[in-house]
Amino acid sequence: MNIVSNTFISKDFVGYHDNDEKFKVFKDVIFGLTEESSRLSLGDFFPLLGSFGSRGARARTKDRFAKLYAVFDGAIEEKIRSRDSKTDSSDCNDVLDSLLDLVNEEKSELNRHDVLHLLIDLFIAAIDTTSSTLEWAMAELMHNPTKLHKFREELQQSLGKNGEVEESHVSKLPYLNAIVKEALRLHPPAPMLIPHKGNDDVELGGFTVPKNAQILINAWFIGRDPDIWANPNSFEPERFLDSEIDFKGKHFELIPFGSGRRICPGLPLASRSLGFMLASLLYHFNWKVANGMNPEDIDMSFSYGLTSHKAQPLLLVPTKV
Ligand code: HEM
Repeated sequence: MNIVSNTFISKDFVGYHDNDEKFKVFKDVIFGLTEESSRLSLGDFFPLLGSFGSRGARARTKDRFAKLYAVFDGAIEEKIRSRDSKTDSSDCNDVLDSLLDLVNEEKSELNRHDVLHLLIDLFIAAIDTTSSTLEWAMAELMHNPTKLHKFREELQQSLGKNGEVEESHVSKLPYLNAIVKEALRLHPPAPMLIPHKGNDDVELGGFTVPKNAQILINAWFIGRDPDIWANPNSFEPERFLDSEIDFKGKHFELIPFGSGRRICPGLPLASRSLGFMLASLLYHFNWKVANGMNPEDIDMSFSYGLTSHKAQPLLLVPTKV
């Protein structure tokens, strides 16, 4: 969460201690919204049923959004004051700075209210997806000790014993990149992408998709289609080592970020930060499954919904290497 909050507003949003009151509110809001959005709602898939959603869920979501608005509005206010007090603007270089630069342009069509909403949209789109993928990648590695061992070997060979993981290492670690792809193939956090609709009637594979029909693309199934993938349900990062297939929207067999004009704009940040976090977690720490559980007994079931998560959170205990 802090990687994203620092990219956007140069601030840590969460601390390492659960009892830190300032961070607790924020954590509760984000994880509450995540939990609510991951519940299956018929309205997400059948728009006509949209108004039958639970009133309790709507009230909780409204309350959480109000808290989120307050946090981000405060951050914008603080940023504007700090920019006003600076004569040199060269150290203003996060996403919020760029957005405020746009607001300040002559005849700008963007205002502070738009920036607030844009920041919140970006934040919600970024946090849940990235953290869920990281959790799945860690779960798959713990569940498959031979793959974990292979990854550790790659890290050791590339960084030595007393190194430090840096962002620039990520692109030079082929097995790590294969792990990220494999985690996203098996566990795309938005299994049906985001609902689309066409502007016109379209002929597709012998079917007519009528104008304005809601279109859901099952990226989850595409990633497990036995006609495309050998052993589709197994975690085998090796399948990507000698393969051109990437998730950048050109290979339709792997589209966890979507494709085309509405492809996820956070793809570069997500792929870099996932690689960096996984490498850091496994280079600097050894991990054990909590409560003395064996790695093979980790519950790998998932929740259904517009976004998908591990049904049971992954509980691991780190020790410093
Ligand atoms: C593992 C991480 C991520 C995954 C798997 C993911 C996946 C997706 C998917 C599937 C879509 C919809 C694409 C479509 O329906 O065609 C989407 C949209 C979007 N994502 Fe991501 N995302 C991730 C991380 C991020 C991050 C880090 C950010 C922000 C920095 C972000 C911002 C957005 C935004 C703003 C949209 C809406 C784009 C639009 O409507 O045109 N995402 N993402």
